[in-house]
Amino acid sequence: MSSAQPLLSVNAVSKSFGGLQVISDVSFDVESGSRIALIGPNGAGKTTIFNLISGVYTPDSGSISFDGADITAVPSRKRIGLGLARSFQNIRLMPHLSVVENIMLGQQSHASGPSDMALPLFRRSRSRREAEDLLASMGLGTFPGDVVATLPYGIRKKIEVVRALAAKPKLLMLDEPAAGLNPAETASLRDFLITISETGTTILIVEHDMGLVRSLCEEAVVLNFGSKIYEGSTKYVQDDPLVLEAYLGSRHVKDHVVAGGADA
Ligand SMILES: Nc1ncnc2c1ncn2[C@@H]1O[C@H](COP(=O)(O)OP(=O)(O)OP(=O)(O)O)[C@@H](O)[C@H]1O
Repeated sequence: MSSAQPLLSVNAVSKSFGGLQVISDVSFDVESGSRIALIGPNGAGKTTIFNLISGVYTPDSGSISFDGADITAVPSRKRIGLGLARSFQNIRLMPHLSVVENIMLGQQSHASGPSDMALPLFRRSRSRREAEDLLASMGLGTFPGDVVATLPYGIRKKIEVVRALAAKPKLLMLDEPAAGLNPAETASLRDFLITISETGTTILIVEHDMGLVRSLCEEAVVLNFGSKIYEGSTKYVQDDPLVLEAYLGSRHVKDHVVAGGADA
């Protein structure tokens, strides 16, 4: 990939379900090394865009390029191998497994085929070591043996992010990672994500907490009713008339956009 090329390009993508147009002609780029927020009122189409980028859905029209290649027709599983990882809106860790075992599952999602999945013993111990090293490097080294279900929610959210990182992604997509966190946990998650970004991982985040969005991301793309209504600095997003209008009537205008949200 040439350095001038964005890491991810969403090009004039549209998607409808049962005749209902959910995404209309949306385009945006994500530059390598950046931290970009995808925001908008409830039902604006943010998760659908994530599903299109990660390959859960195929666009009706338009295309998606990643790392210099057109991935529009690439199956979801292969996109992980190309360097595109995602964590979900609701935690999908295996609660009965240990932290390190959950991270090892993230490593396996990066595996290229069946022979990688059936790990022989020596590879399993190497995977375990790598998972423990990754946890330690992210400041979670004291938790590897703990069963996930016993850990505080804020820690589990970080483990969910680390599990996505185990696939060694170029682009990390996070869907509402701060949902359910208190302000202190949100601030800690933000610092955690900045550390990850500083190691070179590009971050695309769907998030309602504007305090977190402003303090984490330089730029935002705003959707409303499936169309892009703003693309630019997070500094000015709350002053944009179209953005204000989009949030009008939603509780988020009061809680987050106009009031500016609780700064994390
Ligand atoms: N598989 C589907 N079938 C039918 N409609 C869908 C499907 N997926 C999403 N939609 C509709 O598309 C619209 C956008 O949904 P989406 O979940 O992408 O919004 P969102 O911006 O992520 O919302 P939220 O902030 O509430 O998570 C909604 O009206 C939703 O009902």
